[in-house]
Amino acid sequence: MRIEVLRIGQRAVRDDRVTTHAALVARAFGAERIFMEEVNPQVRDTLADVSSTWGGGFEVELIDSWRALLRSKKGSASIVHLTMYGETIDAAIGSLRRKEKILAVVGAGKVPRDVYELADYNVSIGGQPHSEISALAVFLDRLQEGRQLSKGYGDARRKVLPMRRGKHVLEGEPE
Ligand SMILES: C[S@@+](CC[C@H](N)C(=O)[O-])C[C@H]1O[C@@H](n2cnc3c(N)ncnc32)[C@H](O)[C@@H]1O
Repeated sequence: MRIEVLRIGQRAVRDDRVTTHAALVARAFGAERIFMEEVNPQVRDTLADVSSTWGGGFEVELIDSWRALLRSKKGSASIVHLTMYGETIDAAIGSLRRKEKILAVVGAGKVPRDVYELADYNVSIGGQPHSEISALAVFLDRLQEGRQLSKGYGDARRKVLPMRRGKHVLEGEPE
């Protein structure tokens, strides 16, 4: 399955940290790309640094129009808009796991009405308001049933050796 993420909007108060974390979650939870508009280009540099150290080819793509992106993806990927108003994750996840391509859409704040129409699925992660970071993490985890957590990257320069206490990081050249 190939997964991409679209984050719509950016709050008036600069929320570079939240934006960076949405991108980090997308990367760490198995997406190959995140599309965003109007964000500080430094977010892209941060993610490039993370990928250069920890591996993988994750991309941050800055776009001019999320509507144009959604229209271009319509039909080639299943567009899954995460919203507290949608059908439950439990109802939707069975059919979503059978898809080849998923575009997960999250908002930074209130999302325009037409996103609900352009989406193939509007899916809730519970009926309470929380955040795009948590919604994305839970959705990607449910979608892949946790498999993304054991994914490794052959080009990583640094790897964590899991242990009950302490920290062990393997440093070296990519394999
Ligand atoms: C700060 S919330 C915005 C909440 C706002 N009340 C709204 O109109 O959607 C930012 C994003 O988090 C995601 N989100 C928040 N709670 C969610 C939930 N219970 N289920 C799915 N996604 C959620 C949605 O993608 C939302 O656009």
